[in-house]
Amino acid sequence: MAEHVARRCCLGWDFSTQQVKVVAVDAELNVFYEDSAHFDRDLLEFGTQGGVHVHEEGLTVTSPVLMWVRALDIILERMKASGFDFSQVLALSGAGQQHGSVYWKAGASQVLRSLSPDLPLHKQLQACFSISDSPVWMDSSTTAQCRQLEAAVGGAQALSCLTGSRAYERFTGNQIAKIYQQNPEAYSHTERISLVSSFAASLFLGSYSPIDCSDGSGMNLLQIKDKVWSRVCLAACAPHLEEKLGSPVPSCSVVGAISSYYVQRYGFPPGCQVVAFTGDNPASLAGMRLEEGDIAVSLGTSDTLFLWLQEPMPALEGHIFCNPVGSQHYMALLCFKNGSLMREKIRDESASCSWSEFSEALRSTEMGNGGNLGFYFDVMEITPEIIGRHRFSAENHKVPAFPRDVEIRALIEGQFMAKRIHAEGLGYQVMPKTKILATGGASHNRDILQVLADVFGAPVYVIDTANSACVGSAYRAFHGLAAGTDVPFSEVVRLAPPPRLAATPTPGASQVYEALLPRYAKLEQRILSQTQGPPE
Ligand SMILES: O=C(CO)[C@@H](O)[C@H](O)CF
Repeated sequence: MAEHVARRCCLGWDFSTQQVKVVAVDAELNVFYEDSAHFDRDLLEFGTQGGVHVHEEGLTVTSPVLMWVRALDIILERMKASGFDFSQVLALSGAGQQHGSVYWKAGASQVLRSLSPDLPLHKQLQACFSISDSPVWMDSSTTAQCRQLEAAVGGAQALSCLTGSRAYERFTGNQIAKIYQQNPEAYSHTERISLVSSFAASLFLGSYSPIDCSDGSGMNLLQIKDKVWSRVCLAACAPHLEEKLGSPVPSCSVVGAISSYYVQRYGFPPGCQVVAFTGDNPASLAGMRLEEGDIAVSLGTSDTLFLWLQEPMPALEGHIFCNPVGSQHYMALLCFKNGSLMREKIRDESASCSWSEFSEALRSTEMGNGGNLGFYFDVMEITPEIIGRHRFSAENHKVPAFPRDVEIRALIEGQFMAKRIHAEGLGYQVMPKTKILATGGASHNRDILQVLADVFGAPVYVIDTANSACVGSAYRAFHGLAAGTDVPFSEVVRLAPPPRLAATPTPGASQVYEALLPRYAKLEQRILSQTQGPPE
């Protein structure tokens, strides 16, 4: 790393599943420093794989909380050894993997408040956690607790309307309920429960940081409209929970100044502000600088949609969170499991394993594919819960196969029509100013992006999101510095490098897909009704 010239900056942290990462961003929003501590590689003593421990029964998944603490020590020591000028840090914020939880033992707040600058954090916090292996988002061991919670509030849809999601095994309320039921002594010795994000903020604050509303929306506990804990949900999960969680705060809140521990040990300025940490996905939305009406499409192993919503319509699929940068708005996540692995399978079967042949097929077939529609789910799809391949002719007759080129277009048009239909089902609306931000492996294929632009009737931009959660956290730190001045987040980040335009809608695209989309939705419902029992 080149010699660092002192420059005023903000730090953005990401306590993710596999590593802790930091970026330093200067006032012109240039990233000039980054570092990371990779759990499997740099913290071998914890014996994780992919940053986690999958327990024997295959459902419980945890990460050692002291591994996260140790990773922070490593990065800060490396930054110090590299000559990083901490005195220039105006503010910091960060992100954490969503839904994970940390259980602070009674008395830990006193230890946090009186950290000795002569020792690393992990040597001082060893006895501060009542649960040493924190449940993380990959855990799926709380199905019983999910059913109990939904029953307590009047069903899955009622819980979704209240908290933004139906009950999900990884969501924190259900995890807390499991700990209370299976380890009541540890629960009773817990004075504070943090999310991974607010745990990380607490390390910098030297006191317990509040949970922000955006990451708090991933707990099945927060009333997303009123932005307060749901007493019914709290009571259904565990006793005395509100006092252990503290009150939620708006995501743009400055939660305090950095602990003197960092001033004395590393040279941070005493006035360095700590802005509430949030979840990795909300932080990524900030990093991608999503604005009202925009949609981010991450085309990876699974495809994930980030939506900006004004009037959410909570459903039994997807997740609606409080928006991290627009306090009166919302964001939504929709996950489609059959993403790039499905695209690669069809490429191998119908384009001789060649992406250029795959692209040629898209270029040589017309928008709308002659009315042929396809559904391709080789693994059980999440959105919606369908499995198998289902093809239909223009007359809505099931057909066993399509010609190669038609198959390829049917796959891509089908994947993107599903995204638009389910996004609109959550309340999303394509607006005249809508931008689609594409990222992930398939975003390098311009012909795939052309279909995306045509189906949504909106321009597609590509962005590099390698550090989006970290960079979004640094952007949010700058926004926190403007706290109380009502400067909008979009104004704070206007200097950031713009995304690159990759595709604009083909003339006539909206007529083609306005006609196809309702057909696709009806056929999807037909498949669902044929493959599921009668509705509940
Ligand atoms: O569970 C998820 C979102 O609901 C994941 O994206 C985690 O946030 C990954 F850390």
